[in-house]
Amino acid sequence: MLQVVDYALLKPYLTVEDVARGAARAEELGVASFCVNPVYAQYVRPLLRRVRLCVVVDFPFGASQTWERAQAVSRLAEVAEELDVVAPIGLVKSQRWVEVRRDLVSVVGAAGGRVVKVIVEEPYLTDEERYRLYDIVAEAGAHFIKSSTGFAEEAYAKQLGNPTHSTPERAAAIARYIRERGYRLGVKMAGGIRTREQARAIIEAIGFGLDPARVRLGTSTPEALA
Ligand SMILES: O=C[C@H](O)COP(=O)(O)O
Repeated sequence: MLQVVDYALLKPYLTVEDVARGAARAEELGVASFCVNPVYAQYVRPLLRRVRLCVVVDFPFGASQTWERAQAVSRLAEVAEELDVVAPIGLVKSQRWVEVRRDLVSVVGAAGGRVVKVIVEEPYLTDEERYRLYDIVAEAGAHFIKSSTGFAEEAYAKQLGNPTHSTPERAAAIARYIRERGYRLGVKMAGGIRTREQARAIIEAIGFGLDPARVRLGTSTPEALA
């Protein structure tokens, strides 16, 4: 299962040494990618051989302007194989769909063919918003829908009746939508994935097998899934 795991160390208080140790562990485990904040990219790059370097962009709020986001993606695409970019959540909540599309088209285009996973932040979305955003993610040419940053605020999510952790039900709903629309998108579930049983249930719910081009699980505790 580790071949579809993105090992994420994204807490803001981690030291360079903490993240470097994580990179070594990622190599030992043979995960799909090692996912870090941009500030660590230069330190981690030389430590990864078989594991892809994934860098998050405009994390965790998606609140920067499009030009900043596209510029960051363009620069980080020079060092990382994969980019996990937070959707412009505020524009999504404002229903400014033309601007959301313009943003994601610009961001995906700036990646120059690198793998782009768009973090839709499921805990903050209504059904109407999430399915509209999935369509835009597909139209923009991204490679994955990523469910969450793993840092969503519990109180707001609760108001919408959404969990902040990953569930097989949400995984199945995303995968079903992708199939129904015929989108060539992968599904990455992230946030609160802590046990092998939970991971297995999510992978089964997605139904794309163990193909790392179509399925990923983002977690800060990969050993628990080994
Ligand atoms: O993939 C990104 C998430 O931050 C995973 O974090 P978590 O496993 O600590 O919930």
